Amino acid sequence: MSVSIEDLRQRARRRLPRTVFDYVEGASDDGFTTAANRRSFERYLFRARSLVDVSVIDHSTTLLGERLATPIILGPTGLAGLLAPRGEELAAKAAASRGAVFTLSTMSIGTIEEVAAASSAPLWFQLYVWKDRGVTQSLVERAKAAGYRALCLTVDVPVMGNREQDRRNGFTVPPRLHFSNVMDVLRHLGWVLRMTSSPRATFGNFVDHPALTQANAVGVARFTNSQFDPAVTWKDVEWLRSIWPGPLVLKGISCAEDARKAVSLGVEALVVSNHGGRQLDFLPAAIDVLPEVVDAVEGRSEVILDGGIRRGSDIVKAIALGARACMVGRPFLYGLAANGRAGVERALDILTSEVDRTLALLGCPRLSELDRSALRLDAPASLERVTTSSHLGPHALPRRAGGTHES
Ligand SMILES: Cc1cc2nc3c(=O)[nH]c(=O)nc-3n(C[C@H](O)[C@H](O)[C@H](O)COP(=O)(O)O)c2cc1C
Ligand SMILES: CCCCC(=O)C(=O)O
Repeated sequence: MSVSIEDLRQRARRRLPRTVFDYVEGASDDGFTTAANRRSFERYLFRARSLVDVSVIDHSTTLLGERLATPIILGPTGLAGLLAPRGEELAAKAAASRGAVFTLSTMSIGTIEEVAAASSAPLWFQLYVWKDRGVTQSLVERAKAAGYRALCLTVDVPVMGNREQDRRNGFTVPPRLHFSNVMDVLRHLGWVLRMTSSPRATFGNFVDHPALTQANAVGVARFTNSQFDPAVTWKDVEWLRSIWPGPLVLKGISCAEDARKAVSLGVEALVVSNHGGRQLDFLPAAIDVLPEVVDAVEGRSEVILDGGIRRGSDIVKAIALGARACMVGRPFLYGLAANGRAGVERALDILTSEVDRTLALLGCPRLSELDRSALRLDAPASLERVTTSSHLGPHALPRRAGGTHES
């Protein structure tokens, strides 16, 4: 039985062909930021209060004017439908069963309409702006027509990050068999058999796109770099404002200046994110950027933290630092690969029960009442916990004996 997100990760690793698992794990360049996203949570220790009645725990939150049963949002992840047939639909159904928001990526396998029809979860649509603004506008209109509640523009992919493992693996969409991965694919025949029931193995929203129909298979970076517009600016945010009637969310904010600019344009929510360390390497950990952004927006926009969450205690720390909710990427993908819809529900349940236990032990029964007084920001180095590298993943950095993370 999987009792932690790490357990789900191990199961996902066993069940997926190496090239697909590597795509999920994918970090850019040296993997510094991916590792920092995890490691930096260890710098924030708790200040617990005792003798508080914690018999009833409330982990609900409000976001974009809606009361949400959980502060956990399933973040946008391209190609989730390669982890399980109809993967996006399964994850969106799991989100609905737990009252969580599901964010559909532009680059999903399942289409905007299929996912909306499959799930009653609050749905957000994540947008990448295509050079062809006609394509972009039609994505926005389809999301509107299908009832998505918020438009989440990702702002940290002017070009694709350097995912070296995907390049070594020759990872393509659809995934192709070649000499170097034939043994690996044969060892994962269960996945191959399961995927035969998938309606497709390419980007569902663009099945008729010439670049996809003319080629056998496309490299992800090559395809996205040829279609995504590297010239997107704040002007496009204003344009999206004019064609999207609902709330607008910007995902990938990593400094106060951009946060203030977004607020001045009336953006309703910001996602402090470094894309799980898949884009610009050597951005700081998302949790370390969060206070800067929270302080800059001064409550004029809601702030969401994304990146490195593997424990409920990570969520509690982010909320204490001023986030309204947290997005998770890999944690729910591990669940999806491990056991489909039930695996995503397991990932959500693990994190939620960890949030509840943490709140009880912290002496703060209401998530919405957390503030920075729940944390010690001056954690002495002697209290540093030594984390196993498997917990941090393949990009764990060596620790310096006796030093703090900053030294
Ligand atoms: C396999 C994978 C695909 C992703 N695809 C997208 C995407 O299409 N659009 C997007 O805005 N972010 C995408 N992301 C980034 C996630 O939304 C999120 O920022 C990141 O996974 C958070 O870090 P975590 O995995 O540590 O939770 C992707 C992440 C992963 C792992
Ligand atoms: C599959 C297209 C890009 C998805 C993405 O943004 C990522 O892999 O991080």
